[in-house]
Amino acid sequence: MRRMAEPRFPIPVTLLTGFLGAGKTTLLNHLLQQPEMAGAAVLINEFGEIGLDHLLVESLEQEAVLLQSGCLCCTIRGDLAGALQRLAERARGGQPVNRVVIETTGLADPLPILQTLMAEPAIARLFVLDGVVTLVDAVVGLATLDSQVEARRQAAVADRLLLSKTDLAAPGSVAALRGRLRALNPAAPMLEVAHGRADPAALLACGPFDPAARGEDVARWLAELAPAEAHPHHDDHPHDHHHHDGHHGHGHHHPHAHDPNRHDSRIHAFCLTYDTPLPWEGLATWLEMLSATRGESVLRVKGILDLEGQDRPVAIHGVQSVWHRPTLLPAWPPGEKRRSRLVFILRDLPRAVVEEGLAAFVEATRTGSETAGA
Ligand SMILES: Nc1nc2c(ncn2[C@@H]2O[C@H](COP(=O)(O)OP(=O)(O)OP(=O)(O)O)[C@@H](O)[C@H]2O)c(=O)[nH]1
Repeated sequence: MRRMAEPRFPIPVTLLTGFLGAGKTTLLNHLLQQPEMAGAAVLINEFGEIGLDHLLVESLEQEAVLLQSGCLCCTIRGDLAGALQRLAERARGGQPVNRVVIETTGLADPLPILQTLMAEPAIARLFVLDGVVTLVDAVVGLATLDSQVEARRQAAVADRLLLSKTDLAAPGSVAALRGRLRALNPAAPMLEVAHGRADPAALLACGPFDPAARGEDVARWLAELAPAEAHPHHDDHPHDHHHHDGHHGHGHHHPHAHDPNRHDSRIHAFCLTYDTPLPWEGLATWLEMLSATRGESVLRVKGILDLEGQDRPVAIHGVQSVWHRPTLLPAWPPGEKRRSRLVFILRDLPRAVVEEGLAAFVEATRTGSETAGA
């Protein structure tokens, strides 16, 4: 009889972060195919009510666990602790859980997660933070670091800084981005990674996380999150944004009912679904127009599409003004209804503008549409 594997605690945890569309899922897909990642469990947190990443992550031995709570600043910590406890149970029951990878939403402030991992006694006994891996998009990363405090915090806490999409970026802009990242995080090694093809050896075992080595900012941010302490107001705190639903200056123990689809009140996420196949032409034309005219508002578009004349699902990715090449996925996931889903994360752009514009273009170009070309 085969003996059950002896669970080994603490289980190493890699925190994979980086702003919206930086390439986290792409990297994860590559890593999960490597032998070093055998027995890895994946926890995915997405912004907004409907996540697609768990469908986009391929080749998982075990199901990815989607943490549905949306806004990490508010509700994730309980969810994350619960999901980790269940993984520990799984390990005790004899299933291999050799490591955990947490993929955060691009809008996540990584600090509350680090705090949960390191400071909650029940979790810190069973898990050890193995490293923070932060992806930075070489095309839009510099602008994002300027405009989004979450992106700066993600870079500042990193043990490894990974530059994605250098194949698409102008060489001069990569040098400028490197300089900016170096100023935010003097210690972390910087690696260029094309299409997520990183060597696991360069990313794993880069802990234990030492806040002191991260410089003053990170140590202070963590101290601000410590339970039962007052949270001094600080200008560089993402949730002190004056548009955050009027809860100016709140810490992380806010009692308010929080709408997970709203981060600050200018950014919102929603998902459009279509049960009949969509015409590519109308959809693509309209999406391109949207980024051309409102690019600064389109933080992220992500879709799994059921297209007219196509048996397999098609994945599309828009990251700010950049559209990546659509990809054919191998098959519709078993148990998932065949239909199109498009997730939008927008700043200062109402849902109705997107929904109505899209409907008009889709209707006009649908196969058999009598109005097409009229
Ligand atoms: N050309 C190029 N495209 C890349 C590279 N890395 C990722 N991409 C593309 O960037 C798009 C977004 O990648 P994802 O892996 O979904 O990004 P993400 O960080 O998981 O996105 P969110 O979960 O929405 O934050 C996809 O179309 C990828 O194929 C790269 O190195 N080069």
